[in-house]
Amino acid sequence: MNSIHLPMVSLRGVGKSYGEHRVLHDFDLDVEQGEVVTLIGPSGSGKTTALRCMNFLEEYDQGEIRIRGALLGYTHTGNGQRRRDSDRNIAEVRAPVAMVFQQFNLWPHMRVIENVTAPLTLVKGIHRDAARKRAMRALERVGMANKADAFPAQLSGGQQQRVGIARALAVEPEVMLLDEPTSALDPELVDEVLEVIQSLARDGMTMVMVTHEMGFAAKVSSRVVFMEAGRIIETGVPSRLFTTPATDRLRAFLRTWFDRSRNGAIELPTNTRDH
Ligand SMILES: Nc1ncnc2c1ncn2[C@@H]1O[C@H](COP(=O)(O)OP(=O)(O)OP(=O)(O)O)[C@@H](O)[C@H]1O
Repeated sequence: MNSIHLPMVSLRGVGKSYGEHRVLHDFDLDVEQGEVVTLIGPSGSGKTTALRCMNFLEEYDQGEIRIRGALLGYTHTGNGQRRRDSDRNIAEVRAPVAMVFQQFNLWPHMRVIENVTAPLTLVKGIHRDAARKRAMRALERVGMANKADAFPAQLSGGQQQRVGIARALAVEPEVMLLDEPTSALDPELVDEVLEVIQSLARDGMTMVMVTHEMGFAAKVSSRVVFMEAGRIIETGVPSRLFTTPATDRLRAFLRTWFDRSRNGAIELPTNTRDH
């Protein structure tokens, strides 16, 4: 039996401008089920914008983004025209997508368990008891079940981000978008969050992540996308991309990163060395 192959997330010719300033040009990317794709590149190169377009937190103005084949954000109306979808249609198309934010975005007046339950009851319309069970499972997954009754201010930044990840996991997404999930953390709190993300990757969670942690990108990614000035310059498996960059621009970017990084060793995962 033939089945049509649909990538989890697919971007074709995606462009995005803020006024006169074009920040994404002709962006093409397919993310397959179980892949971890990381976006790297200099500050301002459009990584976060590309990620936010993938769940329509930012409206793209050119090209197409599809989630499991469904066009995100727009409906074609013929003659090459399209109109913005209703919020309800947009929510439906992006239902398989969950996002983890740099600044955690937890509600300070709610306990941890309520922070994780609220999107399920309020957005997904799941009954409170079922939502709490799912929320507890997600908190267990990130090792935070014992803090379910704490308030965010009682937690370290690393713990708050693990709750942020649990909140995304609780909606049982098919793909997670992570926007610099460790860059708001003190250095000693980074590893606990990276370990959670790595264990999700091992379990086959599909992820697209913006990160400045090159060592981590090398360790966890199936594919790395190097961006500059809103364009994809180079894409590849980490073992190739980090060791033999094909472009001068990536070489220069990595050299700068090595120079700045105090412990700049990139440890390559053994399972991608042969690619
Ligand atoms: N809401 C906005 N309004 C206007 N310009 C914006 C907005 N958001 C981002 N930009 C601009 O778009 C460009 C890309 O920004 P973006 O945050 O996507 O880059 P980035 O690669 O994620 O950067 P960083 O690594 O510093 O987070 C930048 O020039 C930025 O100033």
